[in-house]
Amino acid sequence: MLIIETVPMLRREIRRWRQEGKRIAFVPTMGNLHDGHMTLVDEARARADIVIASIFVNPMQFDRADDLARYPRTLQEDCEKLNRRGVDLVFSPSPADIYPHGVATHTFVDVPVLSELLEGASRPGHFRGMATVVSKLFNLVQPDLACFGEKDFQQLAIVRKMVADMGYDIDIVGVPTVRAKDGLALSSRNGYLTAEERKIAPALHQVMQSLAEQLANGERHIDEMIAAAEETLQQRGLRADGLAICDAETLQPLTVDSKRAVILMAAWLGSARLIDNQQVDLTQ
Ligand SMILES: Nc1ncnc2c1ncn2[C@@H]1O[C@H](COP(=O)(O)OP(=O)(O)OP(=O)(O)O)[C@@H](O)[C@H]1O
Ligand SMILES: CC(C)(CO)[C@@H](O)C(=O)[O-]
Ligand code: BAL
Repeated sequence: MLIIETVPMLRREIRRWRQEGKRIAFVPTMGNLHDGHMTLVDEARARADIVIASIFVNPMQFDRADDLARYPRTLQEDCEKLNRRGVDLVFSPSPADIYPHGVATHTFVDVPVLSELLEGASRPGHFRGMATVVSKLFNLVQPDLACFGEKDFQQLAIVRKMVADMGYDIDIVGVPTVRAKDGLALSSRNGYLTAEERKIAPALHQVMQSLAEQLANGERHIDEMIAAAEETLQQRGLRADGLAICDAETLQPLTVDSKRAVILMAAWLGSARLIDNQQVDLTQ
């Protein structure tokens, strides 16, 4: 497995593989890898000749300096895991490789409307930073396909829109959320939870499942459902920070024509902000 830090060396390898006619799959990450990331790698491995993963804690997508400063960086362990999983190349640039003149003056990619809603409202600038780095990584890696987790539902929707709008010839593969046995979605930020908080954390998934059951049973008093869910989370020790039930296609409020809903959950538990989501078929 090659570990490459600079753009010129990455380009050299990509050029060689493209000349050989290899099909390239790409898995972008911010590192501190867990089984969720490994599932993305397996999906990529199954669909291509060459698998490239990136590990880059992208400063442009962090709206809080403290969040960026403490984001876990575990490059060596991450590379060992990726090597065992059959990845061909890890690209782990420094911020100076990606933003040679700094973040503030760098050209950005902004997907309007979708980026401003929900998580975008809670984390100003987050999706612009995410779309910019994903766009740049797509240009550098030139993959045939790229894998993203459904855990970051709005991120996946924004990437799909960017690819469609900008004409990238890249298949975007969404991978279902990988969970711990108790239902908690795996996430690097789960590492911030104390042992006590970790026991409480599955409440997020339980409350989400209860909302999904209500929707499946035909309940449509969305505001009351959300208010009750926030209350339950509070009783269980979590502080809701953006619960929403919307149309899974548009991320706008449900209408009578909506075919699929998505329940989007975000809540603080101690110093960790946890997110999760679940889709519900409304046509049954
Ligand atoms: N539990 C999971 N199941 C499936 N995919 C996941 C899971 N967690 C993360 N991913 C996906 O892995 C990719 C890289 O995500 P990232 O490196 O930010 O990991 P993360 O664990 O989500 O970290 P964070 O705690 O910052 O949200 C993204 O496409 C993300 O959706
Ligand atoms: C897609 C991504 C790697 C871009 O920095 C990041 O947002 C993530 O890890 O989900
Ligand atoms: N997995 C989403 C990246 C972020 O929280 O910044």
